[in-house]
Amino acid sequence: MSGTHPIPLVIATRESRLALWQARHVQALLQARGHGVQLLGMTTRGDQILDRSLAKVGGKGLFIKELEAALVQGRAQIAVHSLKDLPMDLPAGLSLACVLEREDPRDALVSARYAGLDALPRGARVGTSSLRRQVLLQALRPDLRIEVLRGNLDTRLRKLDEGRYDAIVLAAAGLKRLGLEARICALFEPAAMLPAAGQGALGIEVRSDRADLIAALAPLAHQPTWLTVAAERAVSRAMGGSCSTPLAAHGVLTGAVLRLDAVWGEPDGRAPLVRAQSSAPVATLAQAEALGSAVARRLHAGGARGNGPAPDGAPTPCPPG
Ligand SMILES: NCc1[nH]cc(CCC(=O)O)c1CC(=O)O
Repeated sequence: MSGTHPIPLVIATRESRLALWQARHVQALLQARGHGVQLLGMTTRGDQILDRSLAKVGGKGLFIKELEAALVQGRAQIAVHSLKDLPMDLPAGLSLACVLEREDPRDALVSARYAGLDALPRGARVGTSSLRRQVLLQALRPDLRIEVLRGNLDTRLRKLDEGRYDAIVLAAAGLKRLGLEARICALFEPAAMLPAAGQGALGIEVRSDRADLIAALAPLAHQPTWLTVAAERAVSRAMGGSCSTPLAAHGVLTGAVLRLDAVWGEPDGRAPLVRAQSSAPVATLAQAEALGSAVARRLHAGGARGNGPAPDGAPTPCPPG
């Protein structure tokens, strides 16, 4: 096949509104470059498990295994992921081809009645299932009652609207992508609530043997985002990051210098939070990952007891939005 020939592509995607938005976003970027792109909608095991704690169900990549099988079998060539939900290590034969420009990485407070965290009355019920958000909220406002909130973005908003919570916390990125920005009452600055590694960034997964495809995707990459999230993900990897460990990692690239912050907490939220920070000039993914490892070492030195990388490199998957 000639090098100028456009590559016909299929994107495997989950069928939540956010997953479809993300797949269509990549579809449009590729179509603008002359590629024919179709979507293949799929239901994953994770989508079917709505009643049990995901940490208990466990299993590697509950929300992405079916998508990855479609890549391996050649039924699709591309899978688009929120990097926050993508395990640190991909299965053999699959690669992260590129990382797209980051949307707002901050967390957002959504409420029908209260303008922000400070406006919440004592003992207010706040919905989130993220252990990171739970321990960071509790550190800011020990009086709040944190309650479980699961489901995709629309489900979570519906549960708020039904009056089950005084407020809920969601990623600003998902709300903005779905045109729901007007529902944001307040944004948490990273200094107050440090975002999860990769929050707000999308990654494209492909088969490692498709060098032609990886070359075709290269123009979609946003290098500053890629360097930043590589450092954040290196912290998660070193701490054995999973949904059962409260961990935040957030980088800010200013010029060539990446400042990386991380927070680690005990799962039960009782011990004080451990914070670590470091900055370095970063020009390559290897340098970004080295900064991430250095910050993880500082977390350990500060008393964090990470598990280290899981033996099979498979952290418990976080429920995607
Ligand atoms: N774990 C859920 C999840 N995974 C990705 C997003 C959307 C934001 C993003 O792409 O980082 C969300 C929703 C949320 O956390 O509120």
